[in-house]
Amino acid sequence: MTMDQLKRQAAARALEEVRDGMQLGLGTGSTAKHFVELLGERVAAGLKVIGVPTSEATRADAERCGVKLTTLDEIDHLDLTIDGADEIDPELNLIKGGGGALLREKIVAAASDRMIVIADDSKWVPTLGKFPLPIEVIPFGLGATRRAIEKAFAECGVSGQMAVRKAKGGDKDGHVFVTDGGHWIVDAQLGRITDPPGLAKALSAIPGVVEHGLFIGFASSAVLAGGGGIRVIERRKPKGDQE
Ligand SMILES: O=C[C@H](O)[C@H](O)[C@H](O)COP(=O)(O)O
Repeated sequence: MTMDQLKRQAAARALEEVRDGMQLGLGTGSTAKHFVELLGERVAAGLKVIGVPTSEATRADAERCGVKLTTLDEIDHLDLTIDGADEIDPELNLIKGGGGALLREKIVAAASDRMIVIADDSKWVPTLGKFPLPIEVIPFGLGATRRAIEKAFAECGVSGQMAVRKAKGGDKDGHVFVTDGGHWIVDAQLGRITDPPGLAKALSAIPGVVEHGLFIGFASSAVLAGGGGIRVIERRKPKGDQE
């Protein structure tokens, strides 16, 4: 089975949790895109749901698939968010933001009663950090922000190269990647993050950091699709112990 088929399987399993009338957070990325497409098929068959997209890309996909959309200004909570991840550890701490949507993804996840993470099982890791940690920053004063990030890394016992993300593809190739919120992303190659909650807290305290890709305490469960089938891992701690 290809990686893409595994992603679709995980998306299909998460779709079983969707009920008529739900207000849904719609994630971003190649796995979340499968979910939106499958949701669109259910909507065409009569399912009534409304979604809040976590990126302009997901907005376009949802519109194409006929999924009705709203905003967090128009509704006061979400029942369920389904989103992908770049890494998932056994505590269901996540690294997200490989596609640059971490800020809206975290706002939507925080507004949601439950979050199901969907992924192929290559995303399951014993310790976060092999995937470069995305940190969304304000371009103004970036030098100072980078120095503050380095200090936070040292205090949390990690270190590694940082690079401002470049756009890929089309005529934007080589230019700085700009998020949907108009910010930049610094990717940090940390290798091994031994204290994800501590690092999340330290990064959140830096003024030039808009958001970071550590999602601590957000995921209620993870649906992992692999060669041997689908595994559903439930979170042990209650939602609320999040950064
Ligand atoms: O910013 C992007 C998101 O956090 C994605 O959910 C994450 O990068 C996983 O994407 P994919 O499903 O394409 O691996």
